[in-house]
Amino acid sequence: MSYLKIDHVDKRFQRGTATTEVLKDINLVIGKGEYVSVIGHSGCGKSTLLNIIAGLTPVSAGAVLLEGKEVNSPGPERAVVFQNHSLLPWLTVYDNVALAVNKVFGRQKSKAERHDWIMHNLDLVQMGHAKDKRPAEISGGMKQRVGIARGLAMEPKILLLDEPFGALDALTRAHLQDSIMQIHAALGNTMIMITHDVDEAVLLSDRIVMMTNGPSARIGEVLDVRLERPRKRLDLVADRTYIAAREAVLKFLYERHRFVEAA
Ligand SMILES: Nc1ncnc2c1ncn2[C@@H]1O[C@H](COP(=O)(O)OP(=O)(O)OP(=O)(O)O)[C@@H](O)[C@H]1O
Repeated sequence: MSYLKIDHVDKRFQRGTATTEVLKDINLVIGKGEYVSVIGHSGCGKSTLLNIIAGLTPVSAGAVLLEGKEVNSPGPERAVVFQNHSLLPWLTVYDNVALAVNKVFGRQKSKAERHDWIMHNLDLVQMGHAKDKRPAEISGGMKQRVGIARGLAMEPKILLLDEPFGALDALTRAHLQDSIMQIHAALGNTMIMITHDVDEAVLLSDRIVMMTNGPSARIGEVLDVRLERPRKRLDLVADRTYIAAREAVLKFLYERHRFVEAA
């Protein structure tokens, strides 16, 4: 089932007279409701790929199609959650989410409906209690929760997550991973997540897209994670399918496509 299609995408960046080819012939079809992770060594082009899907970066060749329509600009149907939350510091938690909701639903929903929708999404990430706080008054994990609420509140067809838990400590990260699994189960959104964390990729994903090293990075392999849902991290520790999936990703990254630091 083709919901999102990445079709023969190349991406080159031009700096003066020098051209760097970052992505080469990326092809991927993602189904509605799928949770897909993209993993690969630093600098291979993961964020570039996500930005292309978001419509923030134009392709050099090929196309991205969502439900058959070409993507070439940002839109609320493809919400992005960044690693560094990107909340506006002078606005409260509530107003940060309201900004997105008013932009997307300003004409369709009444003021009362918009209020209910903002609170619904804050409650979904367990942040309703902190609605009047400003970003500086809440923890990193809480800021990420608000960023996720803001993304979800736009009712996107696809939620794009760019290392959403990368800056968090291990325990906070685990809590947020559990939350995102619950949200995915409840809402059935299509999610595409960049991560450097092999365990995170296996725990959350239906498929893991493994990228080769750049320049001219490609999709090296795509792994199906055949673990039943709901998934519980403690149960998975000794699960054979989990262990095999983890090993396959580790082998790809550290044997077949080892990262060689530039001298
Ligand atoms: N706007 C740009 N202009 C020129 N080069 C760029 C631009 N954006 C990214 N690049 C280059 O493209 C390559 C891929 O960058 P990208 O951020 O997509 O990698 P990544 O896999 O997400 O890295 P990381 O895991 O470290 O976040 C890098 O070499 C980077 O320098």
